[in-house]
Amino acid sequence: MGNLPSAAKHCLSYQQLLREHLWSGESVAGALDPAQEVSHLSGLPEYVKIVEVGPRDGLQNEKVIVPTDIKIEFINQLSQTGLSVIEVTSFVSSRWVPQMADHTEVMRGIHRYPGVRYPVLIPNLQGFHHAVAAGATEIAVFGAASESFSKKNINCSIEESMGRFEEVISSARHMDIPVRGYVSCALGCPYEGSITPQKVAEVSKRLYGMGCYEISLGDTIGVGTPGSMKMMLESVMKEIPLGALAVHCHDTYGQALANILTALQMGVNVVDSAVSGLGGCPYAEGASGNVATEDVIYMLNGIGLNTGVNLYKVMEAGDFICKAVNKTTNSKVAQATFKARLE
Ligand SMILES: CC(C)(COP(=O)([O-])OP(=O)([O-])OC[C@H]1O[C@@H](n2cnc3c(N)ncnc32)[C@H](O)[C@@H]1OP(=O)([O-])[O-])[C@@H](O)C(=O)NCCC(=O)NCCSC(=O)C[C@@](C)(O)CC(=O)[O-]
Repeated sequence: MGNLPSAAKHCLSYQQLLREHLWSGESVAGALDPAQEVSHLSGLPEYVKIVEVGPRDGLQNEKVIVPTDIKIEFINQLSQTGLSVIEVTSFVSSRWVPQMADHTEVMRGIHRYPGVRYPVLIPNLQGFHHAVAAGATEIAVFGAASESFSKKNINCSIEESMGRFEEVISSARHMDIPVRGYVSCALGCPYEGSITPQKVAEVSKRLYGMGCYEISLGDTIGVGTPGSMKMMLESVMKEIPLGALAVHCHDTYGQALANILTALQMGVNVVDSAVSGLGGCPYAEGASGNVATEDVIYMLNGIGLNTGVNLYKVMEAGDFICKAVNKTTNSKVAQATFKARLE
């Protein structure tokens, strides 16, 4: 924002003032009545790393194939927002996920900005070799805490998947390629229902033990609540250092921001999100989009947490991709802002 006509600025309401600060990505602490400051929110980290998964998780479920040059432009725009990690594509079978078939072209086509990392999703050694050939310098393997989901998503049992990941991680280690690990169905499975926190902890521990530097806990179908998030994290935190955990929330039941806030209050400081709330896993029926990056940033700015990401620029990238795929944004912040602009 920051471009209101100066004549209007003198009569900015408190809400408007707040909005201006929130937009620019600055903490509002200085602008708030001290009584309303957020020091009562305990346990919050000082900095939150956002892992933008829009180009991969956000687009993988789109039925109409998005042209490669649009994906590249989208990633290039995101690279200029202050985001430090952008998951760009996946080296999976194009029979399974046709939208990601142009992974090599996307990897080769993007401009790599200094200070931004560009990980890609890898299911097996074949995907790893293709990714490295395409220039990937960071990868993520993706497992699940549910047997049925593992079967549906990557066509193997959890045990078999661990064998594949071990091969991938060991090859990556020899090439100094950092590996992130996903654990899907951390708060529920589309096929099995509840998943025990112990199972999530067990799978997470194995991936961490193999050498994943970070474990992203996925609420794949967005059924979690702050209660189940807390229980699951308590269990995982017994096995893995807090600094190596991330949360990956889908917003099917409208709980994503509350779940993220719960995780932050427990000390987690890495949050996955997708611009415009795009996305969902093609093998998780009923799953809706990821939590919107815009909404996460707005909330974090509002509680004075630094992300280094410019909300305005993220919204522009969101607007770009929504127009390109002919979708309305799922971000409440973007919806409210665009509505306000039209009024
Ligand atoms: C894992 C496979 C490949 C197994 O699929 P498969 O059919 O069991 O594979 P296979 O080893 O039997 O090989 C069959 C064919 O696939 C080929 N193949 C084998 N591997 C590859 C590869 N890497 N890239 C390209 N091709 C590959 C292989 O070469 C062969 O080709 P053919 O000889 O028949 O022509 C398949 O199940 C797959 O690609 N699954 C990916 C599903 C997916 O991408 N899901 C979405 C991502 S997960 C997610 O969104 C959740 C997350 C991460 O966001 C977190 C959360 O929200 O919870």
